[in-house]
Amino acid sequence: MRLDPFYLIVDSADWIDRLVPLGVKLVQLRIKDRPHAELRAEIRRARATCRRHACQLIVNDYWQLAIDEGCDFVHLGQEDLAVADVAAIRTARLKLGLSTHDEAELATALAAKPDYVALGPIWPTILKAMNWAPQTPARLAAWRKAIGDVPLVAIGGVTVERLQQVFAKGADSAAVVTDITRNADPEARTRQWLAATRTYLGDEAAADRS
Ligand SMILES: Cc1ncc(COP(=O)(O)OP(=O)(O)O)c(N)n1
Ligand SMILES: Cc1ncsc1CCOP(=O)(O)O
Ligand SMILES: [Mg+2]
Repeated sequence: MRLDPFYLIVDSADWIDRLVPLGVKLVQLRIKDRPHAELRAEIRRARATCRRHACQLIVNDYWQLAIDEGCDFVHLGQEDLAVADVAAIRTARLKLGLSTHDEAELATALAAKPDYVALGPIWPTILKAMNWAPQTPARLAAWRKAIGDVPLVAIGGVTVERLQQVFAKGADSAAVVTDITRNADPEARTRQWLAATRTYLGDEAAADRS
């Protein structure tokens, strides 16, 4: 499986409605602390928009809702993974992306046969408090070597200006939140991301984006 090199992460279906039509092909819905019914409604709306625009939707944390709503991809952190029913996720044929921060977590993640592994934060992030020091781009190269051809996602502090560094170290996809959502013009910034990641697309994905 090949991941689009531009991996947008947002916290609402409104953001998805706003940015996915610009040409985004890989988006994560990452919502925290909302009632179950609202989460379901957000996931349902996000899924409908993503379907219309041939964009792959990844649901963060809420794997059961993702199954129930007919989504096809979930992202789990290590704490999420520890309490998730991975067999149920697989039986429902969902793909699975996993967070990693150190070698022990990487071993745990690889044992679950993920569809991608994420490493972060590569640089400091302002999105959330992290218990991990920045990994640095050099660590992506170590992950690349360790995981063979499992797709590798770089996350944390990634900006358009830093993209070259993550791809040069072997990342397949660069995940981003605040460089877009806290930009004064999120649509313009999204277009910059689309243009800057274009050179890292395979032929098939390039055709999908056009
Ligand atoms: C692509 C990607 N990588 C890492 C994370 C972080 O997941 P997690 O550690 O479970 O933390 P929360 O995002 O749930 O706060 C992610 N969401 N996406
Ligand atoms: C959720 C998450 N996990 C590791 S870093 C991070 C935040 C990424 O946000 P930003 O792209 O704004 O640094
Ligand atoms: Mg999580």
